[in-house]
Amino acid sequence: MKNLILASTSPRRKDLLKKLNIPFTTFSPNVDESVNQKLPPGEIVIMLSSRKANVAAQQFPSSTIIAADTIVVSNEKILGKPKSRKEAKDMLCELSGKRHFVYTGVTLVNEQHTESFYEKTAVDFWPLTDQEIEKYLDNGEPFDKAGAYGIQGLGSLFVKSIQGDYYSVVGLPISRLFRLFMEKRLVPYS
Ligand SMILES: Cc1cn([C@H]2C[C@H](O)[C@@H](COP(=O)(O)OP(=O)(O)OP(=O)(O)O)O2)c(=O)[nH]c1=O
Repeated sequence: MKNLILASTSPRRKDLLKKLNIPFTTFSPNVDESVNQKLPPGEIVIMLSSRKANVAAQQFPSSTIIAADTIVVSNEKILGKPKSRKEAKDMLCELSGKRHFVYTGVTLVNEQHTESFYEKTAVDFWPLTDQEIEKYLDNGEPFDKAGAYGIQGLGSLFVKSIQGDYYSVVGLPISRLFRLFMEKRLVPYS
């Protein structure tokens, strides 16, 4: 297997990729994440994960690169990472008491392959009180996460149910990625 690089600054993605038990290094992809918000969400996350992967591939052409992107979609509104406390509060109010969808796109690039896929997970939130939201904002957890919550952290207390891949919500659909690695014979399990 070629040298594997995770093109991501996300500590969660790093922890999840460790589950594959393959050595890898990380690279911080500096990409413009602006995108036409009218595109279907699956296309958006594939486009953004491809941008991240391609930046890394230009720098490390003989490596295998993995990159991902996660967005939250509620009532057709796309929620990325909040830029302020107000934006985070607006996002949590939007998600309160409703179902939303988390999309994570993944791109794998090396000299032989360019492969992308996305996972869509439905998440139902309990109705949230203003006090709960303010306390959560004080904790600081929302600010580096799409939709202003972390299902793996205190945000778990807001989640009534989920349908789909939990790890995709955290930022990397690891079982589907593992299957792609096997299909492309990038891991020695196949
Ligand atoms: C909904 C949700 C998102 N997230 C995270 C996953 C992603 O890291 C982040 C969405 O932002 P992304 O732009 O997908 O990723 P990132 O900026 O953290 O990292 P990089 O682009 O360098 O790979 O939100 C959680 O950790 N838990 C959650 O429950």
